Amino acid sequence: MLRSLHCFTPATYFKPFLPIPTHHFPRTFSAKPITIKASVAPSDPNSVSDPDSVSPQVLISSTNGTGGVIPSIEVDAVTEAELKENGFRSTRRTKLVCTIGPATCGSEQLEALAFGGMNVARINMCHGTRDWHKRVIDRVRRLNQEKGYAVAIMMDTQGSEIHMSDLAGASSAKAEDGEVWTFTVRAFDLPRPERTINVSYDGFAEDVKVGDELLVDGGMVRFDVIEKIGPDVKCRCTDPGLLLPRANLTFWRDGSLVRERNAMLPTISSKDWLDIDFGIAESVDFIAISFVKSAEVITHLKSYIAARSLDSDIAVIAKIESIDSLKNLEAIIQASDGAMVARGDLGAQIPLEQVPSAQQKIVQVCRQLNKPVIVASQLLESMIEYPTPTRAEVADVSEAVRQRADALMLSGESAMGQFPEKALSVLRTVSVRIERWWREGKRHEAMELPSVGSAFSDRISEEMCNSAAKMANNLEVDALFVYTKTGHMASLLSRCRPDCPIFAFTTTTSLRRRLNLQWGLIPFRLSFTDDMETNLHRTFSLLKARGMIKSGDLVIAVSDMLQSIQVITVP
Ligand SMILES: Nc1ncnc2c1ncn2[C@@H]1O[C@H](COP(=O)(O)OP(=O)(O)OP(=O)(O)O)[C@@H](O)[C@H]1O
Ligand SMILES: CC(=O)C(=O)O
Ligand SMILES: [K+]
Ligand SMILES: [Mg+2]
Repeated sequence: MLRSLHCFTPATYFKPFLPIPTHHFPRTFSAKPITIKASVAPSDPNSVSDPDSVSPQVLISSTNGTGGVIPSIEVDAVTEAELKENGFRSTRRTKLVCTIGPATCGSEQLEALAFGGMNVARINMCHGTRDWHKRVIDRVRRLNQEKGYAVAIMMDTQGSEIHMSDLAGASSAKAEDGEVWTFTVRAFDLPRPERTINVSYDGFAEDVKVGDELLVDGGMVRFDVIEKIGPDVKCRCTDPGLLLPRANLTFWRDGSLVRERNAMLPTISSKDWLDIDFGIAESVDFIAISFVKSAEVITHLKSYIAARSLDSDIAVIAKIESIDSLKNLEAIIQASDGAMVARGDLGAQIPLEQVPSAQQKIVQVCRQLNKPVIVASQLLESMIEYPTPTRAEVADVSEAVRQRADALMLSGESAMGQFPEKALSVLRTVSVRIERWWREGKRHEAMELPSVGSAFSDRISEEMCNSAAKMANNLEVDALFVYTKTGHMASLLSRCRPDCPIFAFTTTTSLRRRLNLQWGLIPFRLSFTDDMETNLHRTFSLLKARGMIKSGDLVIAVSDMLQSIQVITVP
């Protein structure tokens, strides 16, 4: 019934010269030739019988023959429901990140977001107390355990750029046109004196000059600096608006961002290090680093994390939101486990009209270097107050989906807006619609996907994934299956952005959560062996028992233990 093709890799000949990274390939590489197995449906008249392969019937009986002890498989509840309802093809590929804040920190609200498709919950260390963050993390964890979700947690550091204080508990302060406000590093007694704002950076008064323009949150409110008196800087409001707690401050001189001593501030402040320790202790899944300037800080943080958390499962996301991060883009992304296009602060550091091309560039570089990328900030800003987005916002979300970013992020919309679930549902429906439009139009862009690994065995994995994805598109298969212990093969498949969803089977719950940030991956936890036949039998029967696949579905399976590609009809 089955036909097997054995191709021996030339790597066998090169073996003595090859440094094989054992972390990717626990098995001796040369011992295993690449195997491409094609097994066709039982009814295919051209199929030939192969005693080495297992017929569909045997697949089922072998699993049934385990004495009824069927090993479990874990997948998140939303994906399972979506798959059962709509089948393989219509699952959402773009992942969704929600910033959690006062509007969404309750257990019920978190569950509503998880149910609505939140893949990652982000907590922003600029806001809220340690206790508050801990409670949110605990609630998300409980939700995962009790209700079968796999929501990952991302901790986002404050960074040491200049920002305002927390307004002594007020939720906002209104600055009117022409009013004179004082920005100061001087401590004052509560209540906050009228029209006075504390600034986080000690060198503020020295660095600014009379005549500078002061921008709050990248221009939501603007002031002109009119006078300096010791630590106090008097500013006249020229563009009125709401000052929000801990809003970012930048100052501009002659049309350019002023980068004096403030440019020397460390990327990771002492508060950030404490927050990072907290994140490590809580085993968060991602730490996003604000205002990254160079690759060194990422490398340093990664070794800090590795030294403190033995299984070191925390991925480091570089936030691209400064001029320096754009200058060192490739090196920063190469050093990181992913990146965020943090358009809020980025738009305060470069002219707004340059933000869209910067976004496109960052998304492209991430895809080439095989790192997940999140597009963030103001995607649905008007939905903080209104139940429907503007047409322009929908177009912006569509563009990010069309660029095939891994994930989209809600900020204020979910943290403190009035319609968090509605905003999430807009991201979801727009993503699914644009993805379908893309598939139906067969708009496979010919993006050059350069090799990312240096070892020959890594290059084999890449070629295999590129080929498997291409085969999946050409054969119009229903799903790609990938069995991966490190997640690397899963992300290589995701990078190809194939037409069908990618079922990623992995052995640990933490890796399953982390894969949840990557485009098109449906992560499952499953214990599996190096024997692909057994893995496939077991997976088919488990998934069939749960109604997630059915007989006749066509699947391509790849694995990073045994470098193989198999084409199989589900028995
Ligand atoms: N934990 C929180 N507690 C209170 N308000 C929050 C919290 N998280 C977010 N918010 C509110 O939601 C807004 C948007 O959230 P977001 O995380 O984008 O903050 P931000 O300060 O604008 O971004 P960033 O610091 O990452 O550049 C914040 O300005 C704040 O008003
Ligand atoms: C998300 C974020 O940090 C920004 O947009 O600035
Ligand atoms: K932040
Ligand atoms: Mg920012």
